[in-house]
Amino acid sequence: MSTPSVLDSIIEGVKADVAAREAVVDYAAIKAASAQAPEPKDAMAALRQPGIGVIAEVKRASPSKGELADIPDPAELASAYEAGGARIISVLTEERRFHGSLADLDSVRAAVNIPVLRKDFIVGPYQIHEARAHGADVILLIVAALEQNVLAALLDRTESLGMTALVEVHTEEEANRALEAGASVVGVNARNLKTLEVDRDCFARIAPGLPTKVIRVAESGVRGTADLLAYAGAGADAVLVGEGLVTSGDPRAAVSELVTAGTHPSCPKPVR
Ligand SMILES: O=C(O)c1ccccc1NCC(=O)[C@H](O)[C@H](O)COP(=O)(O)O
Repeated sequence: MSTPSVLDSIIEGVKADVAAREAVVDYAAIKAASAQAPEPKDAMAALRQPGIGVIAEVKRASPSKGELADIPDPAELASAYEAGGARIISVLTEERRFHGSLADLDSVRAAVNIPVLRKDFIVGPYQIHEARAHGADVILLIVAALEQNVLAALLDRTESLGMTALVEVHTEEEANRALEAGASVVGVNARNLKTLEVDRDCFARIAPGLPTKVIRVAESGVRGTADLLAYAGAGADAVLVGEGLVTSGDPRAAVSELVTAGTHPSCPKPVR
């Protein structure tokens, strides 16, 4: 038997955690709670604004780096990101490997007025209703973690709740699957979730094959403006940044520097 990949072992833990939460709040109850949540914010509109958008991530730890930053108050961090000009706040809610939580999502939701992404390893509709019930406007769907029929069903469920799905890919084949499922926003993750290797050229290989109407997000590996500009040159509408911001020491200034570079007239623009 082959050794499970990092992604496989994360998913195994996530499934156990979802089952434990569902034993406390069942599917009917979480569905009812999601229907009571305030209307989702329009993430597509946020991503369509001119310039390269910054999706700023609340990321405490990661499988590749371990503990990244002490974040005593995720609301304060998210407010700093918003003040720096972030378009969307991403909140990692996976507990075992990223040390995130739904409590982090709640704090961030209460603190900012821009759309919030629940970044987790979604395996079923329960987590989508849970995300909505906790105020998320966007969720992540990872193609490598989902069978095609499940991916398509989860995308439909997300949109039926008025939310946006960021559909994450790492290969051309996964990009084709994302499009076949009907993705409007595709995130190309430079990080291979099975090996944890980061390959920033991945975006430039995949993005040109996406239809122009699809919003393209470059995920992972942005450590400064040079990386943002390289992704912009390859056609990114937005970049998703975690480690570079939480380890910066001044998250507001770090976001603002990226936003300034991404909205400067000299910054390459996506071809539409
Ligand atoms: O960050 C990891 O080590 C990781 C490992 C396995 C699955 C997912 C992982 N990260 C999630 C992300 O994709 C990133 O948090 C996100 O794209 C930001 O990346 P970075 O700016 O490089 O922190």
